[in-house]
Amino acid sequence: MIKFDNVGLRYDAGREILSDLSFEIRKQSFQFLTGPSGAGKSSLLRMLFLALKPTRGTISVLGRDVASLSRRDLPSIRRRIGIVFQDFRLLDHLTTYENVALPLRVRGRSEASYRQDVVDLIEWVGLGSRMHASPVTLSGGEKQRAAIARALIDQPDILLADEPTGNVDPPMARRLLRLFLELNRTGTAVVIATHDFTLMDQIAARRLILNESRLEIHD
Ligand SMILES: Nc1ncnc2c1ncn2[C@@H]1O[C@H](COP(=O)(O)OP(=O)(O)OP(=O)(O)O)[C@@H](O)[C@H]1O
Repeated sequence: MIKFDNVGLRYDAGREILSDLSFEIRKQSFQFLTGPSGAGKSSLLRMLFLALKPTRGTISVLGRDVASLSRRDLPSIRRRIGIVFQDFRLLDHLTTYENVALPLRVRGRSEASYRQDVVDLIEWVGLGSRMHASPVTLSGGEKQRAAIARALIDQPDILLADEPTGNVDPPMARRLLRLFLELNRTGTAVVIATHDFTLMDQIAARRLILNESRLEIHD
């Protein structure tokens, strides 16, 4: 679904922080992306989300070389990719419901066409009682789940999550992992960037390990 061939990345005139990355995120696959702090996990996620271009090599998404895409092509491809940022990026002046519905509203869908889907998804992530709360009143784990619901509302083919358990306690981290696994069972490819070995050790999943600018893959 997303394929990297000999991808390298440097910021400005600095050294190459990622070198010779060749791998594929396959349809319906589940993987962790890990490595020490500063190894380039967030940068790699940004390239997967088409928010950052590689300085060399090729990235293709759904069979199309990203370098050949025009700015007009980007929104329709990005819509197939859900992302949960490390700092959530919820809008504080909107409620949980409005935050989750936002990607659909921005697309011009009428509220009547999506209201029930938004309510169902918020209930699925366990936030039914916080539906009309402002994000400022949510706990870290609740914000995390609201951000996950927003990433999922447009039914992406792939979900990217940056440190999704960074702000929650171990029981909530296990709950979130179950949520990602269930999502994966329903057909979404999942990439979770994490330092959290306790989390990774809970399941036998593929690991993409970044270290000193290189990628090692443990299938
Ligand atoms: N916009 C930027 N401009 C210049 N350098 C950057 C930029 N973003 C990241 N870097 C550098 O690239 C390297 C990789 O950063 P990145 O945030 O991708 O790593 P990470 O593995 O996600 O780290 P962490 O686990 O601490 O979040 C670091 O050395 C960082 O300082």
